[in-house]
Amino acid sequence: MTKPAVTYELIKTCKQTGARLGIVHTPHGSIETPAFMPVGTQATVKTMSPEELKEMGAGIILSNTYHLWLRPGNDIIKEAGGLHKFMNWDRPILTDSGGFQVFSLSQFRKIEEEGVHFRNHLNGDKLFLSPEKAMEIQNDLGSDIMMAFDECPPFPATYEYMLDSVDRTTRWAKRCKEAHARPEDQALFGIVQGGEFEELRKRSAEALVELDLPGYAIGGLSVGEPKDIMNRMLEYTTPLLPENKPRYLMGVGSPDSLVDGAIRGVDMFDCVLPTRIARNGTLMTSEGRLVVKNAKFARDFGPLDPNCDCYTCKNYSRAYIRHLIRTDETFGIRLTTYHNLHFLLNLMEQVRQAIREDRLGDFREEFFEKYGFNKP
Ligand SMILES: CNc1nc2c(CCc3ccc(C(F)(F)F)cc3)c3[nH]c(N)nc(=O)c3cc2[nH]1
Ligand SMILES: [Zn+2]
Repeated sequence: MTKPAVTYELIKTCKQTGARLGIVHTPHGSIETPAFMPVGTQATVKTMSPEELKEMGAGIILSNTYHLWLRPGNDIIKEAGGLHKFMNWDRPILTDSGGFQVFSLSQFRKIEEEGVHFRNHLNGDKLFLSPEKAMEIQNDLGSDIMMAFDECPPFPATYEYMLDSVDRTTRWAKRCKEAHARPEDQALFGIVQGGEFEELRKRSAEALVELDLPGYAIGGLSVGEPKDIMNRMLEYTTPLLPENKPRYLMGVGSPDSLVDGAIRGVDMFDCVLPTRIARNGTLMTSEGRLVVKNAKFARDFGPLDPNCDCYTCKNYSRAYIRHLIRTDETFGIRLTTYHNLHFLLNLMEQVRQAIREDRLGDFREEFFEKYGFNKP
């Protein structure tokens, strides 16, 4: 049995909560967990350079099979020597399998046992994606962590629909494992589905754990379900996953959800939120959300966040950034993106420190109070 490309080292479990401190080792380096992973859909974390991402402490970034397959094409990226070389990022990369993007981007689609027929969201061409095709694309991209090709059903969905979908996602995961060309270089993570139904989450988790994959994601959440359903599914599902492997909660990144996910034993998070809201000038600050275009900041020459030591907060004022965002200056989006990513990466460092000190429960109270999240 060859050594898996990705391994998880459990450092300690927080005595106050179910949170765990760990390290995910990959062929392109190691990341401390719980970790937030910036999203770089089209082989770039929008407006950020690799040097700036390293400067702010980003250990691993995400990219996407579906988008890169369409543009520029996995063949071009393969010819460039893979995604790391193509985008000049020498740390770990995780790629999603395209399943979610097909369901969220393409209104027309037909799911069959073989795979999914749908239309190119850019030009309407007919396309087909299968477990084998998704693995071929991720193999060409050369990502350190590849996600299995799954179906992320909409919320809500009936029990019958979800049962049928879970079993197909399991069969697709088996086909991904069989199609996996270089398990010594790339890790294939399974994705647990099952919606809001405990017994289907159990059915999905047990079948995927059977495949003995190097890591597992909890999928099918953060798709519009109420927060208490997400937390209930997390509480039920994480204990079903192996303690010695990473757990990735897909699509979750609001600050409160990161903390609550870590408390429930999640190791890895992604979210487009920090970069997306940055583009319209919405900032995550230690005192809560701030919309910098607001007229009240026109003569505010203080930093976006007085408790932040990032490049943006050390060198530029709310008034200046407000001006750049209102005049649609690209530099403004770079400054707000830098701050939001730094805020979430810094939040995860505080979460890791709280786990080291066995006080993540206390940290949650303090943070929710300061940030203004309503009490549970
Ligand atoms: C927003 N909520 C959400 N996002 C979800 C995602 C996408 C995660 C993702 C990965 C990479 C990128 C990239 F931009 F970096 F490329 C962007 C987003 C899911 N992905 C899969 N495969 N199964 C799921 O069941 C699932 C559930 C998800 N809920
Ligand atoms: Zn800042």
